[in-house]
Amino acid sequence: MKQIALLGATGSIGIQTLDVIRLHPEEFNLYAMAFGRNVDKALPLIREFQPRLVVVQDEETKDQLAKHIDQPILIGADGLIEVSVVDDVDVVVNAVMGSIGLPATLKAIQARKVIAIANKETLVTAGHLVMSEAKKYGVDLLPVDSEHSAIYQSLNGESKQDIHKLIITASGGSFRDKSREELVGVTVEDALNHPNWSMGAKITIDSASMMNKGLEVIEAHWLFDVPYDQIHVILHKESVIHSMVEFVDRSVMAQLGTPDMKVPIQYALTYPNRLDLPMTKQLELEEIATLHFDKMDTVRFPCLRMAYEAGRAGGSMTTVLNAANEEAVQLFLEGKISFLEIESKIERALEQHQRIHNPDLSTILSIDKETRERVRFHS
Ligand SMILES: NC(=O)C1=CN([C@@H]2O[C@H](COP(=O)(O)OP(=O)(O)OC[C@H]3O[C@@H](n4cnc5c(N)ncnc54)[C@H](OP(=O)(O)O)[C@@H]3O)[C@@H](O)[C@H]2O)C=CC1
Ligand SMILES: CC(=O)[C@@H](O)[C@H](O)COP(=O)(O)O
Ligand SMILES: [Mn+2]
Repeated sequence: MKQIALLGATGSIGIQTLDVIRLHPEEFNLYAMAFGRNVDKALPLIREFQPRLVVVQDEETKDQLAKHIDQPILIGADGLIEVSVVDDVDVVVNAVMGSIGLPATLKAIQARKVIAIANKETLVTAGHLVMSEAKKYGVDLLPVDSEHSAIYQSLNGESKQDIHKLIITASGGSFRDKSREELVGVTVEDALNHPNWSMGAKITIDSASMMNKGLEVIEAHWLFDVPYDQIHVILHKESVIHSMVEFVDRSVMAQLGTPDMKVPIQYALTYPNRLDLPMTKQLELEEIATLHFDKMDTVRFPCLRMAYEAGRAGGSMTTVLNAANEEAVQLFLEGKISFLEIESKIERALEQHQRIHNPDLSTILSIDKETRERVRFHS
């Protein structure tokens, strides 16, 4: 029985992780769960799964929750760390949104936990720290992000030196059929209308701006130790091929399936084995009949260009890219800026930053904070 600490239990990935745990009670037990402030969503889950420990974002949420449950309630980033290093926990599923997940990931690695990582912002913010700790402690990071799970599965039994390139597929997001001119005046509601996936708000906006693919390129660079020149992105509007690996002999391995995050979530939890997943729709290629592929246009999607540039520059540039994006997306969701201002704010934050080579954790955390403040209040 694997004991699981689930960070981000009330989110899109969190809820689907609980679906998987519920499906295999003989395999998995929810030992601890963390969420932000959504007590209404969390309470029935706590009652159903009876985790030993609960983490919330702040004191106020703790007071609200404490009236209803008997479990100890921990708070904030320290709480995320505490539940990630408990001796009895085997697997930490990091499904929080944002770089808030970074310190707990590092501590979980140091405690030699298996890490199922959905939280791509952590790898973009400080991939060099996460991967060097993972190497030092001999810990495998099991990707939950669908593209990275596809690449991980395609690399099963292969040698790293045989990789010619990684091919990451992009649906194109909510605005894939719009020109840049047509993006002026698009609404939050329009942007949240993803054609293929039902996900949390932030990642859905990232898909629409193509920053999600940019973050995924950087995530792939760190997870698979592949240079940026060997990571390609193509448009594939059906989201059936979740990503591919081309090898030196030109053979291409791909992983396919209906768009359902329970598949990569469960794979990360059962790796290297597989279990039945009966509620997921089977892929019926005869019904789909045709799959489409298009070249990616980085003039149409400047967020992808900025992500490649930040990734290639390295050091603290990707910390700034991520923090500026998180804050700008939040401002857009709050109705304070337009959709196109997301990318201009990120561009400005990158231009204003003086790159720091190989930043340590405290430098990363202060760059993250300063960038958010600059994007929110000064640009
Ligand atoms: N959704 C998807 O299909 C995919 C998501 N991902 C990645 O997975 C991660 C999660 O995405 P998603 O599930 O969509 O996001 P959601 O916004 O749906 O969920 C985020 C979760 O994090 C919690 N949370 C937010 N802030 C804090 C905090 N300070 N302390 C503790 N918990 C916090 C939220 O709690 P509360 O509900 O209380 O706010 C919620 O449980 C992201 O990094 C995303 O990029 C990757 C691939 C696919
Ligand atoms: C489900 C998943 O992994 C998301 O990251 C998804 O890839 C978003 O779709 P696009 O970014 O391709 O629109
Ligand atoms: Mn993805």
